[in-house]
Amino acid sequence: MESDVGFESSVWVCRKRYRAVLTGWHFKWTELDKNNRDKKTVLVPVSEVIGVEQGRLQILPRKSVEDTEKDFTVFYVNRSTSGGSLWQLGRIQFTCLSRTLRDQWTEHLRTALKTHGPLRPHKLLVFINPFGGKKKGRQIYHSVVAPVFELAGISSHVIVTERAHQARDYLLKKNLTGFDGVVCVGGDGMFSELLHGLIGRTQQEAGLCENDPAVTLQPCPLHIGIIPAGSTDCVCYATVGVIDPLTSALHIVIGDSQPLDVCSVHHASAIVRYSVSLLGYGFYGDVLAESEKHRWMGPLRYDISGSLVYLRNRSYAAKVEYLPADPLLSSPRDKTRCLSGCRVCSRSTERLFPNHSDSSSLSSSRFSQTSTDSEGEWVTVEGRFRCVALTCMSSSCARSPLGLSPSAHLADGTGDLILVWDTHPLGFLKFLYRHTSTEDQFDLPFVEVHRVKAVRFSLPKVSEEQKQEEFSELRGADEVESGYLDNGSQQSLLQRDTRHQETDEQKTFLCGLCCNKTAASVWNCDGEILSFKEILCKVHAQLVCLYARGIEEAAIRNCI
Ligand SMILES: Nc1ncnc2c1ncn2[C@@H]1O[C@H](COP(=O)(O)OP(=O)(O)OP(=O)(O)O)[C@@H](O)[C@H]1O
Repeated sequence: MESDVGFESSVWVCRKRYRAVLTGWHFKWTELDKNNRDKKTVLVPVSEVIGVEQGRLQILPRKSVEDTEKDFTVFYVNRSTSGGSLWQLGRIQFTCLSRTLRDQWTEHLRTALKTHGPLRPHKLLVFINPFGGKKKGRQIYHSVVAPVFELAGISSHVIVTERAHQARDYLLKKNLTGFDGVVCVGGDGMFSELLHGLIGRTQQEAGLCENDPAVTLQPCPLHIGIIPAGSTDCVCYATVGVIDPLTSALHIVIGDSQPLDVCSVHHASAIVRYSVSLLGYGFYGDVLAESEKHRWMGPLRYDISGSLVYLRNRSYAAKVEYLPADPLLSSPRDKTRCLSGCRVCSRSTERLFPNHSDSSSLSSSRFSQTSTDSEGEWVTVEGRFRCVALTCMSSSCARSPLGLSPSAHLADGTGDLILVWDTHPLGFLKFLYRHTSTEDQFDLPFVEVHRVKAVRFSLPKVSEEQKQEEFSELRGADEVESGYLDNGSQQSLLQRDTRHQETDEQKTFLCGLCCNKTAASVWNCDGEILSFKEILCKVHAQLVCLYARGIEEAAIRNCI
């Protein structure tokens, strides 16, 4: 509701007379003609004003300051005229009749910013991966992001990483008091480090065991911001709608908040990883495994590997069990899209966190709501699959604007399970191709999609004879460590699993391109290969919050 209390006066912009008006929620300025009639109005929500400074100021591409008496400069979110989700830094310089009036304007605007931006961060912890993507993380941060943070009065503690997992370890161990959020400048790998660090830290502090899939995890109190500077920036694309460092920085500054479901992946009663975008077995795992061999090719490696893996024409035997979500709430084929202010996600928030204003009761209310055992029956399917995928979001990207599952939701506490049964190569090509167009990839007889809360994946039982054969192959290998066959520790599980992968590769080499009966694939978990094949996945509703607002509607019209 618009408040009547506000501030209003004549101001001048480039010698033209304007009327500037600040009401409760909006700041607007209207150009007046010679007869004092309105010509053109610009209206900006106060929540999208980035900063107000006295004098004439410019910060991008370079900083310049002119300390004049009667001027003030307002910076705000300016949406790209071509539509889409691209945001620019709008800037306007006003001249007042007196210095007193100028001071009043800056004071009123700054007060309004405080009132209408309760989630705006004051202090941020920033991790820059200097080697991500095109190795421009540092430059992007210092030339684009830091000036915007400074303008908005945000103080940042910046760490340029020197090794992989440094950001995750820092979040797990160091003092995070005083920080409102954590920002990564990098790609999906860096985001994943922040995700693991923050979730781990939050559960440690809450005394919760991450290994037990039945436990309802505690949502992370710190927000995550992503400044895209990687070679894959899928999470940024799916939550902001565009890969642009300035747009992401502006979302952070205004304290946008987008909750995100997270899938925990378990093996043998231990947590293995967390995933937000793609957890894929079969084709998706094979492409990642193949692309790792060709890292030197850069992003091109994914196209080359995709073609090679497609030509291998493989399918894999598997048993998939899933716990369906309530079909009355939403469906992966209901043709809705999860856009900014999504109703399905909002209804889920009310359903999942009925007492969300009372933080002490948050975890207990979530536990009863999301407890998988009390809701529904597990469904089992078994057979040969081209691929099995679970995604907690649409996983849209520049290549596939509607994504793996176009109607998936960011924050409804569910994931979409996609099962692609074994089929002829042209059928599978059609399925893959449809990801790049607007045609429905689920409208094929060999494809199923289910909205789920949990998934269990196992390999079919092998006969004693097959086991013996595999055992001999493994024993015959040259470098078997003495503890390798011991059961128990994660380390021995990891070693054993790696050995299995090697055996599979040897078999593939012998069979050549024509063979499609390789024993097992690998899991691609948000771009990382998992060490285990038999896994249990559980979707945790809104476990983390991003400085984002989801894809705005205009952007989606542009890409359809
Ligand atoms: N200083 C560092 N040296 C080496 N590796 C690092 C460093 N900092 C972060 N990393 C690791 O680099 C990986 C990739 O980083 P990031 O996601 O930022 O870039 P990317 O180019 O998108 O990655 P990818 O190579 O997966 O496409 C991350 O998983 C992270 O753990």
